[in-house]
Amino acid sequence: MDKAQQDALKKAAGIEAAKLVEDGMIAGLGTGSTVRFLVDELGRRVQEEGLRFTGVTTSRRTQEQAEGYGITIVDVDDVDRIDVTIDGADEVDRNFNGIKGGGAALLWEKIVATNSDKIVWIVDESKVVDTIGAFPLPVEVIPFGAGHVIKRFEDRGYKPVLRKTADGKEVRTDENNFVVDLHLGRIDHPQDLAEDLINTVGVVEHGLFLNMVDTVIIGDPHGPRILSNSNK
Ligand SMILES: O=C[C@H](O)[C@H](O)[C@H](O)COP(=O)(O)O
Repeated sequence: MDKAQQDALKKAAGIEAAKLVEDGMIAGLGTGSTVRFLVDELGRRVQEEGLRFTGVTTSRRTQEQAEGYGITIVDVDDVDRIDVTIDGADEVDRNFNGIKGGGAALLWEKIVATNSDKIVWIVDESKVVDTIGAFPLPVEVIPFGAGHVIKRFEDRGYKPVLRKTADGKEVRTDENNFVVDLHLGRIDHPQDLAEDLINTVGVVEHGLFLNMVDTVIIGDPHGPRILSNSNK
């Protein structure tokens, strides 16, 4: 699939998901190239159809885009509950286990997701996999002592790589932390790995989102497909 085809599928999933946002709702808005299409469509509905909703964003990038359309954005701590959060994902398997954080927004995304009544992911079909882990697993790490955390990951065979920008600087998250990508190839026991990572001092959060999502909207050349998680 070339980039134009993939973008068309992402856009189709984003437009489909935008239908879930109704007047008066509080909606969580994820981060990434797929979510950009979602926010474009919500912005169109705000401007052309008079849709009125309140957004809670998972990154400064999404906040800027949404506010550019006149969408009202509030802090996650200003709401009791979020009705629905719509976000992208890097991989998702048939058990609704996924990897997120390719855009370094996993920490705020997980906080917003855990305070949402319903979680929806929008992906193109290439992201639906049998076993997660081909996509390097992002882990958000505090800069102080990050070298030791990376060494610990190396000792465990996790093949860590500190994420850098094109000009060689460490990538910083919206919380000013580092991102370490684990090149695992496949993750057969995601729950065990999640526990190991979160119990490592210096790790703030990891990109494993296990059985959290309610609905996955997949951009498919034949039209968006919807997978519903009945085991949550
Ligand atoms: O940190 C970024 C997020 O988890 C994204 O939702 C994820 O990386 C998918 O992004 P994209 O839609 O650009 O593939």
